Formats: sequence, structure tokens, C-alpha cells
Amino acid sequence: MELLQFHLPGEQFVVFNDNDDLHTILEQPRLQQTMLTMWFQANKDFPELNQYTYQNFPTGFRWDRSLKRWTQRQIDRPCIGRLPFTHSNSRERYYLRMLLTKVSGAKSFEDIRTVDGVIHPSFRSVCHASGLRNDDNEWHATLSEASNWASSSQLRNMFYAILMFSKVSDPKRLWKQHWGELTDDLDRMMQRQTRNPNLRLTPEEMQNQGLQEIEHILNKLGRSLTYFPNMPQPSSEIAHNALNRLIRDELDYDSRDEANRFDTLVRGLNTDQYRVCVVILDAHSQDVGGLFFVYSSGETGKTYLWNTLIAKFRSKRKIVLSVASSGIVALLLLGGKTTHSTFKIPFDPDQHSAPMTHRLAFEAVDRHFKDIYNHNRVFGATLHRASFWRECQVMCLRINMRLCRSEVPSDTLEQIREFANWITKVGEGDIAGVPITEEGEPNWIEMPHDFLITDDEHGLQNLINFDYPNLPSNYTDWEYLKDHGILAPTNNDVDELNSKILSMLPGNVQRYYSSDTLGHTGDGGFLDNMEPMELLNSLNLSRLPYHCLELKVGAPVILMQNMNQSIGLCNGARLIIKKLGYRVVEVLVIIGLRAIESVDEGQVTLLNTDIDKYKEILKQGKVYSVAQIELMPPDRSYKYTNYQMRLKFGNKTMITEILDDCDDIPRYNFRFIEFCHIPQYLHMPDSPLIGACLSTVGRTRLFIDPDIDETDDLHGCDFRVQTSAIEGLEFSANLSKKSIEKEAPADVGSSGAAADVGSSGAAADIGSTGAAANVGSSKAVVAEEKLTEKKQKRIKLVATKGQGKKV
Ligand SMILES: Nc1ncnc2c1ncn2[C@@H]1O[C@H](COP(=O)(O)OP(=O)(O)OP(=O)(O)O)[C@@H](O)[C@H]1O
Repeated sequence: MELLQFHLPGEQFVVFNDNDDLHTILEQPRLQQTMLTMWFQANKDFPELNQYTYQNFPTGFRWDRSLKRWTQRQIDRPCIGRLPFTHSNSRERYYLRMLLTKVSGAKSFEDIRTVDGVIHPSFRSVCHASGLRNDDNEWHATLSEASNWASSSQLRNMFYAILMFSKVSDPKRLWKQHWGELTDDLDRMMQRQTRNPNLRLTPEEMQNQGLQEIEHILNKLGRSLTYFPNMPQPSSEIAHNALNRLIRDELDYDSRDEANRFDTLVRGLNTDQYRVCVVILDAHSQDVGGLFFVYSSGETGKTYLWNTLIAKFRSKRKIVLSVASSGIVALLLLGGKTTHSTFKIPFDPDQHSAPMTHRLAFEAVDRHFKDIYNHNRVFGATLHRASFWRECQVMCLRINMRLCRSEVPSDTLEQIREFANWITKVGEGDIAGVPITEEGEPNWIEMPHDFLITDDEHGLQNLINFDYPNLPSNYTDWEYLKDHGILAPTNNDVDELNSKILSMLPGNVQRYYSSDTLGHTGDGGFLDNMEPMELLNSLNLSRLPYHCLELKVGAPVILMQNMNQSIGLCNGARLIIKKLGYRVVEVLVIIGLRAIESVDEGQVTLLNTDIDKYKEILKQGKVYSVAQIELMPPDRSYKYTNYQMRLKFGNKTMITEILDDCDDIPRYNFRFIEFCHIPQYLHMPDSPLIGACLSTVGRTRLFIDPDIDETDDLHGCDFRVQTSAIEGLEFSANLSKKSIEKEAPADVGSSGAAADVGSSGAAADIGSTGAAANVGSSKAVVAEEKLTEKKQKRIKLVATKGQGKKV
């Protein structure tokens, strides 16, 4: 163990004798050589070894006391660095200590104070900016960051998640500060709903409408804004409309689409499914109704059957409440919701991922139906003694559909069948148990040797290679990721697997740290005054989130909490990381029917200096191809700065109207990445085309096909922005050669993003990092001009459709 001394700038300990001359002492070069400053020096001398934080530096380096310098170890040794305890009252020293456990490769104090390219005045503000301290600023910054690329409806979902899952002390202030971004799309939404293109909402109406939208999200999940006393509430008239909206939503299905869906599904039914389907449809067509219970083992097509029936009833414009007891199952049902949210079943948020349904749930549903029908028939109170079994028709499905898939090779099918049979035998107690010790009980089951993966020194790697064949070249294929997964028995196994798999993916790891809050101990003290922070942060217990979450773009992840089932974010949902922001992560939901739903609306904003020019060119209702757009770092004078790439329409930019717009508009193939992540995309085998923005509302489409010069090197280029006589700002960059693939890949999902187009005429941020650029190309829609109360006039361009769902 190495005790690591640290100090604030210029505050190192100095030992001297009474009669020493202080000036002479201060001039001694050795005085500047402390363990900490020599760590900076070592980071300068060995830039390739910048993976160490100060705290774990002793793993790779040894402190030479006599020479006062760090010398590199020949091999890494498990050596623990201990930072002396610092009380939270020590303020800057306390925050510096916190950062020394997180920041790696720092070459100076200034480096430690730099976050995302911005040098902060104090270590405390660095901790706040990095989200290491938990307060409302975190949520303000999160919403500001997300508003740079997320659509307003995505921001409302995020606002919901912040309200529900984070301790916001002043939600009203959060709302007051961000309602503008959260309601940007509502004018247009109302215009569409009322079919009145001239409708303009006042700021009060916008806020009210925004609150109603958030209330609607909360209602869908069994909550309400009234749970948050400090939050403004939508007007009561609006709340009344929200009730009708539930019915409106259920009737809002396109009956022709549903009829087509039914036709397709019904043709595929197997004999068992068909039999059940006919019985239920007959009961409906003869108007006798009924209660049906279909049971079977897994994979026999129950969900498929339900979806067939749901499509049938919706094609007849009937209301179908398709519910499941868990969010993840609800994802697989057409328009599925959880029973809890639909029937407002009270639940303990900590328990609601439990697979078993509580008796109370049945009783609540029972009460609902009695209320609705105003009689006492059908539902009983407890399940097994319930009276409804007498009225219930029980049917069974027996054909395992997984074994009927024609695309699966016959030898794989045989293996699946063998495994399915073995699992069935285990379930039925037909496999004899064996003891594992001489005196032990015979209650262990021996796995057949064929099912095992060789456990040599590469056992884990063999497992990964077996389950994820060719991962590095397949990981962008979400169909592939959706079909693979590894179950692991303990958290440690999961960690090991995660880090191995992550290291196989290209690109840089982004780390997200949990924020530290001082918990009271009960005797007036603070918890982290008793235990060092790094010890608390190292705890890896069940139900406790990791202190440090490591992610990469493209990595498959599983969500471990029910967050917002209506957009597919529920416990067990499989996701792919699409974008890693500073505080915000964008994901694509890859399982469940919502994975193929339309994309939320994305936005592109033209700033005022461009509006006059482009509003003459871009007309609502038209389709354009736009080529030769330049990428620019964001402009500080405009508030959407942090994660944004501005797209400049320059002299070379070509905007061409596409006359035949409808048929050849491709499905969205965007990929949005942060500007700072562009380099890693350049190394991908299917490097995407870097570019452009999307799109909009209504019927107009804008096709943006940016043409990045092949000599452009976006790898750490140095941007210079200068005023130009012709068009506000001109952009030049110090570029070296690096080719960029011109072909856009078939991206699995799409997303909405925000970017500024053009410039505002003010000085732009130079050398700023973390900007967002859109990758891929798309057809998009131009909406009409929107005048806002804010400083800028803007034209909104919002994406309308796509393959994936951005959340
Ligand atoms: N008639 C069918 N034609 C084609 N594919 C089907 C059919 N029925 C089911 N499948 C497919 O078989 C798989 C299993 O079906 P499904 O999920 O409906 O089964 P399940 O009984 O609901 O399974 P579980 O109980 O495990 O949830 C799915 O991939 C589904 O699409």
C-alpha cells in the first residue's frame, strides 16, 4: 500500500529549520517535487500510460523517496494507493481528493479542473460539472445537454424520468427553466390535431399543454403531477380532456393497417392457435362474450395468438386493453401496457418487477370491471378460489414454435430440441440428482457434457466466442444482438463478462460515475466522514447501482429498472447504446414491438441570420436534396452549445428540390454521434457518411446529403472561425488527410437530433469538444417558420418516421 500525499496548488508541506532562510528554501527545485506534481510529470513523460488515476498510479509506478520521482514498474503490481482522509469541511481539498480518484492521466492542476474542454475555476465546480455531487444543477445540466439533440417529446419523457427517479428538490424551478425546450413541438402538434395551420399557442397555453403532456405520461404509468406538490398543474379543463384521451388513444389505430396485420398473422397460425382464435372470435361475433384462459409452456405462440386477436379487434375499431403483468412482456404485445398502469393497481415501486402478480392486482381489476359494468358478475377475489373459473374456458397450445423455424439449420434445431427436452425433464423431476460430496445429498443435477463449454484457461472467452460469434463485425446488427445473451450467476461474473465483451468492441469507453451525496448518520455526522468515499464507491452489492458505469457506442445493454414502459424502457429491456453524451445516454430499444415503431420527432434549427435566406428557398410541402454542408463547432452565443455540431450552408451548398418525393424516400438511416466521437467511427469497417440534419413535420421533406471533403480530417482538428463579409461566419480547419467512407450504412435505428444550421453572426466557440454531428443521410421534412419569444427566430425541421425508437 502506498500513502499518496496530495495538496492544493502551492500548498504542499515544507519542512525547514528555524534558522533557514525562507527565500532560499522557496527557490529549491525539490520543493516543487511532490508525489502529486511528480504524478503530473510522469503523465507528461509517459503519455501512453495515461490510464492511471492518481489513486491507482502505484499499480504501474513506484515512488522513489530519495530521488523524489515515480519510476515505472516492469510489471503491474496490485498495489493500493491510499489518499489521506479529508473532511468535507476542507472544501477544495475535499473536492480535489474526490477528483484524484477519478481523473486519469492529468498533467497539471488545470487538467484536473478541465471538463469537456472547459476549465473550471474550482475543484468544487468540476465535481458539480462532472455530476459527482448530487443537486438540482445536475438535472438542469442534464436537460440542457439533452436539449441539444433530443426532440421535445423525448425531453418530456426525460423530465418524467427525472421527476420519478431522482430527488429533485425544486421541480418547479426545473420546469420554469426548461419548459421552452420541452414544449417546442406543441404548436405544431396542436395545429395538426386541430387541422388549423394558423393556430399559435400563447406561452401560458404552451406551458399548460406541456404540463398536460407530462401528466399524460405520468397517467400512463399510474402517476400524476399531483404527486409532486411543488410542480405547477395543468388546468382542470385540460385534466378532464386527458381522461378522454385514454379512449382516444385506444381508438387511434389505423383500422386498415390492423386489418392487414391480422391477415398476415392469421395466415401463420398453427392448428392449436387457430382453434383458440376461432373460439374467441366466434364468442365475439355471436355477441356472447366469454372468459378464456390459454395455457402452455414457453414458445408455443401465446403472444403471437394474442397479437392476432388484438389486430382483429382493432381493425374493427374496438377498444382492446392489451396488458401484461410485467413491462417486458407488455413490450411484446401490440399496444401493450402493464396491468399496474392500466388498472391503476397500487404497487410498491421496489417490488413491481416481481414476476408474480399479487392477489391485490386481481382484486383491483375485479373492482374496475364491477364498476364499469355496474354488476357483480365475473371476477372473484382470490385467484384459485375465484368464481370466474366456472365461467372460464381453458385451452392449451402444445406446438413449440421455436422448433418450427425454417431458417434455423436442422442440426441447430436438433440441439434446441434436445435441450428443450432435457429442460422439460428437469422441470418434471425426471433427472436423477447426484451428490457432489461423499456425504452430500443427491440434489445436484449433472449437465450433459455436450451442453458444456470447455473450461480451459480461455473458458470465458470460449463462452463469448460461442455465444457471440464474430462479435466485432456483427455488433452493429441489432437482429444479431437481440438473439444473443449470456446469463451469469453472480455480479462478479457479470462484471468480468461485461468488461471482456466491451473490450472487443471498437471505440473509446465512456465512464459515468454515480453522484456522491452526504448521508446523515443519525448523530448529526455525515456518512462519508466515517468511511472513505472510495470504499463506499467500491461496494458492489445486489440492487446497488455501480459507482462507475462503463459504456461504448454500439454496446448492447440491459435496463435493470422499470422506467417508462410506454417507450419500451422497462426492467429487462434490451438496448443498444446509440450516443454517449456527458450526462445523457441515447439508446435504441431492440426488443419488443416498440423497437420497430416510428421515430420520435427530431429537430433542426435554422438561426435568424439564415432564416431570411433559406425561408425563400425551403418551402413547406416540398422535398429537397441538400449537399455540401460544412460541419462547425457550436456557437457560444447560442444556448444549445455543448453537444452540438452546427451545419453551415455555405456558398458551395446545393439545395435542390426533389419533385418526386413520396416513393423514393428511404427509411431513415441516420446515425447521430457526438463530434468528439467522430474519430472512432472513422475506424469502423462500415464508416458512415458524416453529416447531416433531419427533418420535420407534416408533408415536406428535406434530404440532406452532406459531402465531406476526403481531405477532411476530423480527428482532433483545430477549428478556426472568423467573420466573413459574405455570410456571417466562415469556417476553416487545420485538416490533414483522412478518407471518410462515402457510403451510408444501413443503420438499424434512427433518431432525432438537434443541430443549428447556419450561423448567428457571433464569434463561435473555438476548439470546443463534445459537439454533436449527425451521421448518415436522410430525407426529412421542412416545417414552417416559427417565431419564438426567444432571441432567435427559427425554422423547425422535425423528423417524421424511421425504423427505430430513440428514447
Ligand atoms: N404461428 C406462428 N407462426 C410463426 N411464428 C410463430 C407463430 N407462433 C409463434 N411464433 C414465433 O415463435 C416464437 C415464440 O412465440 P411466442 O413468443 O408467441 O410464444 P409464447 O408462448 O408467448 O412464449 P413465452 O411463454 O416464452 O412468452 C416467437 O418468435 C414467435 O414470433
